[in-house]
Amino acid sequence: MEQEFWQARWRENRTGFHEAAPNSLLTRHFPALGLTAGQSVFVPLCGKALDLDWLCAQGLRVTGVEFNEGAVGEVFARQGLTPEITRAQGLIRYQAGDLTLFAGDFFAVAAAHLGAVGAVYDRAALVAVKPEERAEYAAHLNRITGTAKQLLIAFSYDQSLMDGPPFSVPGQAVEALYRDTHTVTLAEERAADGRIGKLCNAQEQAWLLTPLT
Ligand SMILES: C[S@@+](CC[C@H](N)C(=O)[O-])C[C@H]1O[C@@H](n2cnc3c(N)ncnc32)[C@H](O)[C@@H]1O
Repeated sequence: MEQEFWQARWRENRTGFHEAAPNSLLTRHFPALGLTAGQSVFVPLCGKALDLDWLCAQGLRVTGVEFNEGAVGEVFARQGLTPEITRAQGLIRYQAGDLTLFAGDFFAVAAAHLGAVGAVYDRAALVAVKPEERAEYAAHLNRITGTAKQLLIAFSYDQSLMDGPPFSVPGQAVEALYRDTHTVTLAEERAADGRIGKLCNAQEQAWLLTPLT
């Protein structure tokens, strides 16, 4: 999805994807990944999600990437942190304590930016990517995280009822993207709330992705 599309949404405050509390599928299913304090979680297309704060509160090292620099700054401000801001090969790196957020393009993130990644948390990231760019997204994510385990939260609905984003990413699509690298397990499925729930009767699904050995 083009950068200008997303920057316009942030400018115009059309950020209905932003939730007022950490996603309960995160708080229920992230523990199944078995990360311990001090390990690192990567959050692609992170927005200013309160999920970041919840992950920090688990004692994890949290790294994210987000196009919108204002959103990145807001996460540090609400945590009362003053970030060190540096340039990092096409990205702007905000860092304080165990929280590092890159302002810039996910596809510009390299493995060296992240270091060792214990797990990936994808909420409303894969579903934000145009369907024709999904395979590239998943391959890049695996490349830069060493094919880490993952909690993926996605929507599934009849795509003819609404234009994305968020796009519908049904189970077959999750399988097709990740079956060569991970075991894909549906942890929970529930009716989505908000506009997508009302308009399209969408389901919100939490997937656990375990790397194949
Ligand atoms: C649907 S929102 C989800 C945000 C967040 N994960 C959440 O749950 O609130 C998608 C976010 O990804 C960002 N984004 C889209 N494409 C991106 C890219 N290629 N690189 C970095 N950020 C991107 C957008 O600016 C937007 O904030």
